[in-house]
Amino acid sequence: MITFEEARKRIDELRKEIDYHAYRYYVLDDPEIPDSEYDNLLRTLIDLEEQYPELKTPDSPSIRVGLKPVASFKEVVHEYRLFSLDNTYSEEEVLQFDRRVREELQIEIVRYMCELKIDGLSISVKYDNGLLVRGATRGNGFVGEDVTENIRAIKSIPLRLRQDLSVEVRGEVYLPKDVFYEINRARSKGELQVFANPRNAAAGTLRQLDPREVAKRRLNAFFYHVVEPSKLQLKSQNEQLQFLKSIGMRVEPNSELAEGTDGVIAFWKKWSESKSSLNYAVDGTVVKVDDLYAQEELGYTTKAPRWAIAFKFPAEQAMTKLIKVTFGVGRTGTITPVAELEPVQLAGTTVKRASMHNFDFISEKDIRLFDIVIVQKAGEIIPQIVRSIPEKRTGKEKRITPPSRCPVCGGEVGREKEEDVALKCLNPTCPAKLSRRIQFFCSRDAMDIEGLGEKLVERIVEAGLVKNPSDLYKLNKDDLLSLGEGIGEKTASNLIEAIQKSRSNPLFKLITGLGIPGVGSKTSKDLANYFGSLRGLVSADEKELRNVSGIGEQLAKDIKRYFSSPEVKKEVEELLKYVNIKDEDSPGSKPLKGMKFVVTGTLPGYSRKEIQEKIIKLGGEVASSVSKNTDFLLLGENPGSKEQKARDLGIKIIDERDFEEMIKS
Ligand SMILES: NC(=O)c1ccc[n+]([C@@H]2O[C@H](COP(=O)([O-])OP(=O)(O)OC[C@H]3O[C@@H](n4cnc5c(N)ncnc54)[C@H](O)[C@@H]3O)[C@@H](O)[C@H]2O)c1
Ligand SMILES: [Zn+2]
Repeated sequence: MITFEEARKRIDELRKEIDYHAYRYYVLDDPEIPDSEYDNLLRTLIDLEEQYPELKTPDSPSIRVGLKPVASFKEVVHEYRLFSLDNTYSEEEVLQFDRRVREELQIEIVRYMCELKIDGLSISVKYDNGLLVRGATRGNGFVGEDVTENIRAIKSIPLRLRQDLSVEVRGEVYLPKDVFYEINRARSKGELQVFANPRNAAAGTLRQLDPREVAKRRLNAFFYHVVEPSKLQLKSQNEQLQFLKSIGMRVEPNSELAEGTDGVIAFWKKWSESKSSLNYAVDGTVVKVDDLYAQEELGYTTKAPRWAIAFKFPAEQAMTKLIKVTFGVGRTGTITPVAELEPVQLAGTTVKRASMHNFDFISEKDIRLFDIVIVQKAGEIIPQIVRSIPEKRTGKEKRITPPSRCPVCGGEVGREKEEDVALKCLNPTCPAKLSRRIQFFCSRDAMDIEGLGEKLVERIVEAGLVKNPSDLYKLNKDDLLSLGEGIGEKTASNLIEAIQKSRSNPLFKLITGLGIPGVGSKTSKDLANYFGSLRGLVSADEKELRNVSGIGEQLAKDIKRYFSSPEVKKEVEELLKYVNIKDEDSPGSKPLKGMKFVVTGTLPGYSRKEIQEKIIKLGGEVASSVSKNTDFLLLGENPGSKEQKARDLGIKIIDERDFEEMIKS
């Protein structure tokens, strides 16, 4: 046992550490450590607080559910609180839980509903007379965020129930695994930070301010709880699930009833082995006392129900040796440490490399070369180093120092801003950066130059043919032919044609292509819409930038800083010589300025993407759902429910022909 003073100190440290990670997890959706590590910290704190109850305080993270997120949405005060779940990784504690339940209820054997624990985020959805009226996040359990518009963008959540009931239901929003992989692939290409696991991706998506983005991300949901079930004569958790199905809510199909703990443990074992067959991440099972009267009798702690426990799956971790650290260089010059490992089996695959995040992580965790380390596959994705095991050191380990020179160009290395975590190659002409930048410029979301793939761009850059994106427009056929192997007459002329074609792309694609840090294609669209010209954007001050929807103080600063660099200014002028962007400033070219459109059904003349780009190019805006702010509903064949909604709200409905007329005049 440790002394009171030691305990006080340790508790204090633990709370600080836990608060920090809770903030990263609940507010930023960007955790630094795996859940199992967090659970460990919390468990240590709870144990200490139990030993020294006088050190327990009401603000301890041990008795708090979640955190209230930053207010980007309207607040919702939950009429019925949303709870967390006590969790465990051990069979022994499940048996203990069962013992407590049996004692409390004075019965021999308890019937449990075993459900899979979906690794998403809780939501509460309210229906009034069968109509969806509100969707909210859990937040801290008392106050959440109003995410109704985003909930409506999730196609499997019915806007109208199969019965005209007034009811509040609860469940979990999640991102399907395949979508998650896709998003992370795209993000790592665009050098955005990848999501640590599907839960973070789902949370980040649901708390997007733009429902269109939500619709694109294909979120989905399962429901498992009805508020005030007794009003609906429901007597068990099982009946609740059946009821949810009957009113049209999606219910996870693998739940099972178990009499006593044998079945509970068997269910957990079965799914800890076969969970990877599901297209959603599950991090454990939830064991619930089935009988609702019994639930009521058992009641709640300050934080969680006494009638349920989350029985989590063991984290997928393995131990191995760190044999080498290599450094990668990205588009903006960020240098990332990568761990090369002695190959180890982990969750059915062989792992040889793992992410070490950044250099701060390495020094904070004191990870050394040749250390024995723990690797983890969080959410079944990119393996990450969790920590090292200092007890296993032999004395041959070496501290890992960040490179003082860029591993590719040998240029100087440093931090751009003092508070930056990322270490960057500061050489503006670094070929690694250059290749990534040009690759990005040519990519689908940016200038979309067909045929200019990553490998080819690297060859062009290595041959010294291109030093800036604008140089692409100066290339001629002979330049390309000079690359030799694999580039014939035909390929060369196709490439030149594709490059030339990109000159008349819409403005937002050019803005995306610049690769301004923090500015993806969505923000580029907003910027293009607002400024209407590249020159306008370049000369905008911070205040004006902040007027653009979705641009906050920090991003405005970053954009301003980006454009104040002399090299960037020069490159912009150079680009403007070649690109022939029609939407440069003349007012006549923006006939749809300020108009808000919603598109429904199939249009004969445009794909969904084409029509969106067209509307945006002409100054209009596109939303995914009809609201009273919509100006026009553009109606195609086989429209959905949006048509009725638009009629109800008295919104002007036009077809493709009307639209063509509008943009002609
Ligand atoms: N990595 C980090 O830094 C970090 C930081 C904070 C929290 N966390 C993690 O967050 C979790 C704690 O957060 P929490 O309080 O939201 O608890 P939780 O997510 O572990 O469990 C409660 C939640 O489970 C969900 N759930 C999924 N399926 C369910 C089902 N079938 N029935 C009932 N509920 C179901 C509900 O949303 C419920 O709110 C822990 O797992 C912890 O590891 C991690
Ligand atoms: Zn470099």
